[in-house]
Amino acid sequence: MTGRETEQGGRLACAVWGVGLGAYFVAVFHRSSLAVAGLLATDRFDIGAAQLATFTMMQLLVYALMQVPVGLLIDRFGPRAVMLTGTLLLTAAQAGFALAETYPAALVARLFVGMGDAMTFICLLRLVSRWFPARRVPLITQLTGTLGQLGAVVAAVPMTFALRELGWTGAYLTTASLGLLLAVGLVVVVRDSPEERRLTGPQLSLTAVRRSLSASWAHPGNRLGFWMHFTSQFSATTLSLLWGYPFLVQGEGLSSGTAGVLLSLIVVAAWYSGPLLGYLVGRHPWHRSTIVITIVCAIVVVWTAVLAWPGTAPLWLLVVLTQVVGIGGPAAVIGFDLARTSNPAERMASATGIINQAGFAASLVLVVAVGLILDWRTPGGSSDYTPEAFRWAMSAQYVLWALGLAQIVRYRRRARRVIDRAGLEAGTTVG
Ligand SMILES: N[C@@H](Cc1c[nH]cn1)C(=O)NCC(=O)O
Repeated sequence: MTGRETEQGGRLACAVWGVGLGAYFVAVFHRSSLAVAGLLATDRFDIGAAQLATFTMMQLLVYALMQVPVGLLIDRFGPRAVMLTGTLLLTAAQAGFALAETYPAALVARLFVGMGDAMTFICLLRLVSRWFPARRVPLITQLTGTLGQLGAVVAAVPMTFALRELGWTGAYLTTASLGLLLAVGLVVVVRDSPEERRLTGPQLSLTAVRRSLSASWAHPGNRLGFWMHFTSQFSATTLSLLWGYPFLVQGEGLSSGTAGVLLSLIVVAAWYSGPLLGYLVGRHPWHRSTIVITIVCAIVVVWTAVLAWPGTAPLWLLVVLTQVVGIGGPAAVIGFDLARTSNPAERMASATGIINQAGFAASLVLVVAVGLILDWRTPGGSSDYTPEAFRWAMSAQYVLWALGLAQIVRYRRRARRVIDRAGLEAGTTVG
């Protein structure tokens, strides 16, 4: 292979990124593919709303728990090997979900979907940081998140069509087979770095793992990234994966069609804000936390207006809500840039895993808290939740925002003390 082909940011870099992006797109597709199959799932497995929600909670839990182990595996075996394993696992898990006929079998399949999904995004970030010049990494990282999220949109419309035309087993088996194509692409095209097809790190001993994780956790840059990810994305994830639809229909009195459109607008916000934030972070890396604090404050202000509005909030305000909440997804991605500039290469993936678990752990806490508060504020164990019950339940977010913002302010001060501003702005700070 010539030097020109293997240079950072060249044609091969784009090909590696393209195949990795395909794998992430399919992972997001599988992650979201249950959203439109909820009614079919309740019939097929003879389950109620709580058991259906358990699928989502299980996926979030496994995804969050897997982040650190996956990061360590990437540092040890390289992103290509881990991504290939994740893609094959996702394919097998979706095939298992297609064939499952009982609720426990489906739950186990969903658990493995969460596991395969967890192995995709941080591998791709590791490839991006090796294949692209430092200055372009924030933008490419944001484009990765933005384009990958399209998988959620495709999971809505074509999946509804596939379920209608092919039935449960046919639709899930067909979409699972996409993974086989991607596995071939990963084997043939992806290399861990421009220099090496396979880049491995030192063997994983308990002492080495403990030392590496403690070093990452001790660095205030990683802690800042963790809290940035924690604080920015839980609102969007909770609305998109579970509570958005009931909140808009039962809490805000919208029709199901309008609620569906508003939920899609959350993804639209990520499309335009992701590249813009990537560009801003590339040009002003010193102000990464300021950008995130501003976005989180905007989310808090708009949610407060919606929750404080007498009666139901006007449609225009709910549209604004989808936009600020949607920008939270790309804002969380800024946290990964802290991992890039706060760790040596051999610790980068595990540090990214630590950061990536934050937003998903916060989302899981919120998903459960909203469910518990709704049940508490609704008499007689009914699921006819009132607007008042939703006001209480959605207010649980203030606890997470307060904690997250306080930690961002705290670690931003500490991180700024140890980060070399000139090196960061010149693009030379790594680790
Ligand atoms: N914040 C998200 C990704 C994102 C980008 N734009 C909107 N959302 C994130 O952390 N992603 C990890 C993943 O596995 O999707």
